[in-house]
Order: sequence, then structure tokens, then C-alpha cells
Amino acid sequence: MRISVCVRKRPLNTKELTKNEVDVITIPSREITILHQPQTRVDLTKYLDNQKFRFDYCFDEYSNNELVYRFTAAPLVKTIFDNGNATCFAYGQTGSGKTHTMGGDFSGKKQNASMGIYALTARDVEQSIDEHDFSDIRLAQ
Ligand SMILES: Nc1ncnc2c1ncn2[C@@H]1O[C@H](COP(=O)(O)OP(=O)(O)OP(=O)(O)O)[C@@H](O)[C@H]1O
Repeated sequence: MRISVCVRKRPLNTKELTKNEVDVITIPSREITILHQPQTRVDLTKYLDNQKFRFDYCFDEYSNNELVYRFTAAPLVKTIFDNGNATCFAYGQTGSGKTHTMGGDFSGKKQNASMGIYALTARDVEQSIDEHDFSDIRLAQ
């Protein structure tokens, strides 16, 4: 069994920008996420505690759903057509971007569902079905 753990950073939203909130995440490379944690010393001076984490893939705020799909769910489509099993899920706090990633980004109230991980996966599954010969597959009764 192989487990791949990926992180996606969403951009600061208008509310956070208006409040001049600190951007606490930097993604300097494909595998590294740095968390800048605001801290206060005993003399009340403030500093950032920088913690580095390594993941299979890290996507910064400029990554789109197509790119995220290509490095996360797309390889799983190949796995299932090689007789494997695959599971993909999004995990994160409220407002972190699960719906945006899995279901598609929003323009106002309208969701661009064709660019979510679900639809991109369905597209590639259908394409693989068309390309494969399933004549030897029997359905269990
Ligand atoms: N990568 C991104 N780029 C631009 N906007 C984003 C991105 N990810 C999320 N957003 C925006 O942030 C907001 C929250 O995202 P979203 O609804 O996907 O979060 P969620 O994790 O599904 O939240 P909840 O758990 O509350 O349903 C939305 O307005 C969404 O459009």
C-alpha cells in the first residue's frame, strides 16, 4: 500500500488581506511547506517561529486544480486500470479549499464543476474505458 500526502495552500482572502493578516505559509519547493508561527517572547517582543515540513507534493497559491489533479488523483486512475484500488480525499479546516479543489472553483455563486478533481477524474476514467479492451472482464453474479 502506498499513501501520498499532499498540501495545497489557498491565497489569503479579501477579509484576511483587509485585516492585514500575516501570511503564515510559504511553499518554497515541490516538497516543502514552511509554517511561520507568530510567537511572543517573555519581554513581549514578537517573532516568527519557522517550522519546515516535508510532504509528497506541496501546491502554492498559484497552483490551479488541473495541476493539483495531475500530481494527486490522476496517477490513481492508472492504478485502478492496473487492477489496483485507490482512495482520494481532501482534509482540512473549514474554508481551507476542499470544495474548491474537489468540486471546482467558484465564479460568484456558480461552480466551475468541470475543473474539480471529481470531474477531471471522471473524464480520465471515461477516456481509459474507451482505450481499454474489457472483453475478458466478467461481472460477478
Ligand atoms: N486555491 C484557491 N484559490 C482561490 N480561492 C480559493 C482557493 N481555495 C479556496 N478558495 C476560496 O476560499 C473559500 C473557501 O473555500 P472552500 O469552500 O473550498 O473551503 P472548504 O474547505 O470546502 O470549507 P468547508 O469545510 O467550510 O466547506 C471559497 O471562497 C473559495 O473560493
